[in-house]
Amino acid sequence: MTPLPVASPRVVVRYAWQVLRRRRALTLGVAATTAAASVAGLGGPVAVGWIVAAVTTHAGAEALIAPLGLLLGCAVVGAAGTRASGVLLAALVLPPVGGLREDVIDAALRLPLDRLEDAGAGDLVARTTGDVEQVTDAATGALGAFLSAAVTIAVTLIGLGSLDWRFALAGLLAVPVQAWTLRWYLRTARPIYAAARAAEGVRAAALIEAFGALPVIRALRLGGRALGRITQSSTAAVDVELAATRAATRFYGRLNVAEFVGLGSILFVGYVLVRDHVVGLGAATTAALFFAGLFGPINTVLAVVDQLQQAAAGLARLLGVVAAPEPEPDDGATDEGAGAGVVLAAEQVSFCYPGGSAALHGVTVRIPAGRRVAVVGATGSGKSTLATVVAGLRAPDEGSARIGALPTVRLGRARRGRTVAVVSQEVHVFTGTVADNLRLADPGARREALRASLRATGADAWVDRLPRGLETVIGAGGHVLSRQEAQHLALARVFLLDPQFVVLDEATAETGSDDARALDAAAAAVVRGRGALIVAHRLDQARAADEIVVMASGRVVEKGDHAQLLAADGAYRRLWSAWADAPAPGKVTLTEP
Ligand SMILES: Nc1ncnc2c1ncn2[C@@H]1O[C@H](COP(=O)(O)OP(=O)(O)OP(=O)(O)O)[C@@H](O)[C@H]1O
Repeated sequence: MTPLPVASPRVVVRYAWQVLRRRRALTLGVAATTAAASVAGLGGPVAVGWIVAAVTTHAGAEALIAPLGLLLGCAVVGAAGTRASGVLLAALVLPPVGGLREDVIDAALRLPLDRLEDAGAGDLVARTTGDVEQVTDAATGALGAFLSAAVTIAVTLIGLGSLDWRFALAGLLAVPVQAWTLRWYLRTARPIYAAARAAEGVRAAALIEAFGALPVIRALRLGGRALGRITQSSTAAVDVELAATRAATRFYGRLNVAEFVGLGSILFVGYVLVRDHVVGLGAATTAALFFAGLFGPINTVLAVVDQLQQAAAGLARLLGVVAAPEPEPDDGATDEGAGAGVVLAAEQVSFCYPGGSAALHGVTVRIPAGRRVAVVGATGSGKSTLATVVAGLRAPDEGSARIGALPTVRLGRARRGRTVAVVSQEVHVFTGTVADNLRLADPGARREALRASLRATGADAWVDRLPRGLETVIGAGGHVLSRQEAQHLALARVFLLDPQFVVLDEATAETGSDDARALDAAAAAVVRGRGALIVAHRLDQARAADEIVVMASGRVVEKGDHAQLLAADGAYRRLWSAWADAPAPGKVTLTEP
């Protein structure tokens, strides 16, 4: 497994800077309101100092009016500032983070299939969920907390200095301990957090795989094995979490030492200054409260560094995906591959799945416009792999798959569908109406066009029987389509798309069944008038093709039409005999002859 790429720290900083710069007014608003709230927070110690001074000088009750007024004013400003900064911060940060998640998914959809398979779905899921959450949490929480704490620390140090410079100096004695603690923590925590995110990816992959293969796991009683893998990946993730918690606990423990050093020094300086009548008891009290009030902000700043570090790791992983896809050709700028006489071809294609399973060896197949080429072969001979390479969903390791001069893997998204459309075995029904599912091919298609594509492919026969026809909601939570109906709808969608070439790797219905007849008729309608590569899972699908390509163990072993190949008395004839002689031909699984 090769994880998806991770962006460099420079890219992360540049991205964050651009976000803040583009939304300058909001950034300034957040800074101003946070600063106001932080300064207001200092009112408390000052007021208490005044009260202590009033008590020690035996002043009258009227001496309490000023400190109480100060407390009230600071409370109002503090509350308003905190609220405003929270709202502004959310407005500043949430839209770009939401946009980033969309960009990541968009980029993932453009990644070649084998790149995604190699990384594993878990990696992508962990990035689009956990990492996005971490970046959002850090940006909304950590940024505000950091600003507020940083301003509070600066203002408090100025306040300490204005009481007496020796207070500020005493407070600064804590800094070396804090700096050392932070340095230790950053060094220790960085690899732990990277490992934690990676472990989460592995755990997500194990869960997704187990849920995806649930029917197989049940049928083969592989529950124990699947559970074992999940347990193993969970245990690894928990171990890393424990290591992170241990590091955090030691971090806060060491910070307590810094607090002791700083507060002890301030109390000692206060004692000396009061004894020598340099400052009053009120000022010494304010100084001690100022410093005690720094515990929270200092811890916050240090902890926020930790959170920002995690968010930066998450952001780097998100930006890594955004930057990963190969640049696509400008859809409008190239017309290579267009034109009537164009050929869709695989030339000397070899392809190996990640992990070393070689599926194609030097395969050459040419599909001129308007011709139907069928691929047949035993199960596992490489038919579906060839289909995905020809369609540009997988990049060949050697050789090329091209339409005209243009490699199909480089077809831009806007052109891909109308150039080489694919109907694969994994047909997905999207949640929405039947019309919505059809309009994925052509968002602006009018109702008549939808109906025409259903009629042409014969899918109107069952769509009209649905409770609300074209407007029936299907997919998750809606009307459940059978596998054949879903395939039928996919064929109608391709008909609406009207591509130059089609790659069909779909029919799984049994020969002779009504479903098979309906799907064959739909496929014939889709194929008519365009170039087609048809993966024939049943040999009767190949019979009418202009050319039949016979594959075995990832190689092309024969080519010709049905009559020629039967006459040649080779691999095709053996496959045909095995298939035709089977008591139920549609049910037979072709194996290597
Ligand atoms: N995603 C994958 N990862 C690793 N190996 C794969 C993958 N998909 C297919 N293979 C392997 O590649 C080889 C060719 O498989 P492919 O699915 O292309 O054959 P096929 O002729 O289409 O078979 P079928 O008729 O059963 O669909 C097989 O050995 C298969 O096990």
